[in-house]
Amino acid sequence: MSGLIIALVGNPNCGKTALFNQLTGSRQKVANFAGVTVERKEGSFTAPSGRTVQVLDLPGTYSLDALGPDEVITRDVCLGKVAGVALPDVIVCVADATNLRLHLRFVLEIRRLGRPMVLALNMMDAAAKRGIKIDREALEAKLGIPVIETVAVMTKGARALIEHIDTQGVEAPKATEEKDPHVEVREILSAAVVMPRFTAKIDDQLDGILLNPWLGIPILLVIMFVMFQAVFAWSGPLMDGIEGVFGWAAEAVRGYLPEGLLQSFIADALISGVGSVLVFLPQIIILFAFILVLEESGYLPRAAFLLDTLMGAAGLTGRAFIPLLSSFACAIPGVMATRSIHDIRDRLTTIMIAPLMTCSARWPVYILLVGAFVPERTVWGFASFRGLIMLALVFAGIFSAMIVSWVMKLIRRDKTDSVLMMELPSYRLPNLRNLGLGLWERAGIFMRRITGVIFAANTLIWVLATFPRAPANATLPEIDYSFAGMIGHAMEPLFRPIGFGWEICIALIPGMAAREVAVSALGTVYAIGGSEDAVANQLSGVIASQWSLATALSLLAWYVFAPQCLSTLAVIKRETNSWRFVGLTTAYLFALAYLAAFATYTVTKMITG
Ligand SMILES: Nc1nc2c(ncn2[C@@H]2O[C@H](COP(=O)(O)OP(=O)(O)OP(=O)(O)O)[C@@H](O)[C@H]2O)c(=O)[nH]1
Ligand SMILES: [Mg+2]
Repeated sequence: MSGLIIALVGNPNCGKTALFNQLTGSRQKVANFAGVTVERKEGSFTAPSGRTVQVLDLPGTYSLDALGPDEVITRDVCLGKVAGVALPDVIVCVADATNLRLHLRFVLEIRRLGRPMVLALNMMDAAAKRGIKIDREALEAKLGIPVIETVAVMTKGARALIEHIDTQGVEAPKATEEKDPHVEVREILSAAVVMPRFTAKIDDQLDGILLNPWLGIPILLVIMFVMFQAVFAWSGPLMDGIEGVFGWAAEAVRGYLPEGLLQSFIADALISGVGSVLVFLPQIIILFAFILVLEESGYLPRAAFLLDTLMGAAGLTGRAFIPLLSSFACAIPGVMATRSIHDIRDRLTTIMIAPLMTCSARWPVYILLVGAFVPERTVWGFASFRGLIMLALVFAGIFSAMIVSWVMKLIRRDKTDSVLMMELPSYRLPNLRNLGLGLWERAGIFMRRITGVIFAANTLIWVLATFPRAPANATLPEIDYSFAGMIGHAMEPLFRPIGFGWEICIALIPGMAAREVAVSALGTVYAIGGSEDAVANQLSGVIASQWSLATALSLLAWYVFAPQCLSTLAVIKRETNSWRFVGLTTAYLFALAYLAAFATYTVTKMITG
């Protein structure tokens, strides 16, 4: 039996990716705001009849008429006009049952393509909860295409959808007379849908509070505040536990293995290096849990709405918000999401500032330094001082991004103002299963980085820091004779003015590959350097006793700006297709990093003496 190809299309945020995940068993990212999927994704599975079904998940579009790249791609994929993508046998148009007035327009556009299609009436759970009644058969009759109800975040409906396509086959809809889409949508709604009297009452009430001009921003600040407080307040015992296990393991290795290279490799590179990053897992998970809840509940686009005035003042288009928001997880999807910005100059500005958003690779570094240097104090009777500093670091990134884009706007002499046109999704209680999966997923990514890039970088650092070995009559610590020592000492003059010693210089090199590697590299360098505490995995203890406050703050300032992530630079190259632009972005970010670190170092030195 031959295979089957189906394509998922629909407006943004209707649940295409959730359905794709149900069908194919994969775990692509879903979130409650528009524009999450920016690249088409393919997957496949075996239908009950034994035939292989290939599924294509496409970025959401509001219409096929517009000329944006996503709209063109969607239409061309549906018509089999994209090189390398076969003509889909069936188009599955996904629609949000709670918002049919909007989504049916798109269904009609797809129907006009004249290809075999099915309507997946998604979010039926939410529709039922709001008292929206949909007569499926009437809808089917009116549209002339099969309609199947689904709840893509649970398993409901996905199987029925497949069974229908698999066993009954799908035919192209019959051509109908051309009607004004507004009129046609109204006719269909009146024939098949009964709306409750007060549909979005809860949404309106919540928006009345959360988007209130006086309350909105304070509530946003409180949410952010609680988030960072929680990171420090709830993670203590777990972190102590992990630290204890690694400290014990390092001791055990030292006890069992004879002194020598093997012992040093296992204890210094593996245990101390990896352990120094792994201790942050509890904090990372707490942070991700907050972010996921904010994503799922539909609050995030509201935050965009609140910050729109600020963004407008900085000369940014409202469309920049989603890319910048994604950059808080990682700048890579963020840079890719700028595809939704049509004005090329707006797009380049957004790409330039995306790396300034606090991505998740920065968290371990911030948490380590803040934990080591900022005293655990309670301010105003209830707030953790450390949490406040973290909040300040995040805002330092945001505000510098605003300043950079404001300067760009001055340079461009651009006087246009853009308005944020955004559809606010309905509020939704986060689904526990989804949350769990999301957390599992992100913790998995963090762990894979530890076992992959961090492990590799640590091995490299260990080799560099161990060879060549110190001469027999050595007077200095061993590491001073090694390659790492030489490189570090060579770099030191350049970084002396901003307070970085040679150990930090060494850690900055592998830190170019990925930011958090610098933490584990410091762990290894200090462990080999023979610091007692680092051996017991208390890297924070070592740096607290060896660095000055000025150095620590300077490194924090450096990390707010420095473009230490090769993958981000690579994706900027891919998206802009210009090495010059990559060079410009890298140069300006390093320059900012150096300046900020220099200013921080000098001022702190002056104050602390
Ligand atoms: N309650 C409920 N929520 C759903 C359902 N389907 C999807 N969602 C949620 O709706 C949001 C959007 O889902 P996605 O799958 O990301 O939507 P998408 O169509 O891929 O969106 P884009 O990629 O932005 O075009 C997510 O928060 C999902 O968890 C459903 O049937 N019921
Ligand atoms: Mg999607």
